[in-house]
Amino acid sequence: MDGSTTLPAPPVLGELLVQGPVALFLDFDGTLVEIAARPGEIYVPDALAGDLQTLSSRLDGRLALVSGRALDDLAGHLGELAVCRAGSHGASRYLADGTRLGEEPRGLADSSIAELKSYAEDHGLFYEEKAHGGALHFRDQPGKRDATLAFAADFAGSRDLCVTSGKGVIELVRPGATKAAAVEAFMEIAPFAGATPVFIGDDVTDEDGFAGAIKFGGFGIAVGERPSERARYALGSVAAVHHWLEI
Ligand SMILES: O=P(O)(O)OC[C@H]1O[C@H](O[C@H]2O[C@H](CO)[C@@H](O)[C@H](O)[C@H]2O)[C@H](O)[C@@H](O)[C@@H]1O
Repeated sequence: MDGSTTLPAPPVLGELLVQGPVALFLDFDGTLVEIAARPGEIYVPDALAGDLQTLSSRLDGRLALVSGRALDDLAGHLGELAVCRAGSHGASRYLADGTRLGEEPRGLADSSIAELKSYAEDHGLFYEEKAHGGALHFRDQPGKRDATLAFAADFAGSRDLCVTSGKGVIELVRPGATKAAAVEAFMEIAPFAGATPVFIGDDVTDEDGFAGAIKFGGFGIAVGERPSERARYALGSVAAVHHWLEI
């Protein structure tokens, strides 16, 4: 496994665009905004939404946000952007004009939500309720990772759910909710089809996004210190991502 810190910096965006059309897939937390103690505590620069809108126009619409967050949560931070987007780890997808791309995944049963909330409460975790899953946050108690993972695996097994893990979080998601599937769905249609996909992300689930980009002839850019299995390039920080995106 390569450490992302040993990976080279990507060629500048302007140079890539001279070679041909590029499709950008951007993760949100840890890539466009810094990680915070709690999901609701992130700092979103005032200019970010407008900058993403402008970047999407520069790419003739070939920009998609691909986040683990639910899309309504993302909209709460960025407003209603007219850019392509996929939330809930890629499961819920929309085109820039608001048209849904594919089926909307099912939400969790009320009884499942109640059980997850109660587990979080009993174990001092923060529970993030999401439209199509649930997240058990242990950022302030890293020692609880393994027990939370074991609980989630057991919980998922009997409920048509899968488990993903990320920075300080274990999540329950619907089967097939991957960032690779989101990249694939966008790359099969205009204006993405035929462009070189570039996926930028910092976390474990972004490895799927990198795989999706590779499948369509593109590559991944890992952000931060986490060693990446699949990225071709790396950028050291959120600030470096903004600089690379020229926003
Ligand atoms: O795919 P992303 O857009 O990066 O979303 C991944 C998860 O991001 C959020 O959690 C992470 O960021 C929080 C705020 O910085 C941090 O407190 C938490 O520890 C991180 O795991 C979000 O809350 C999750 O729903 C996303 O799946």
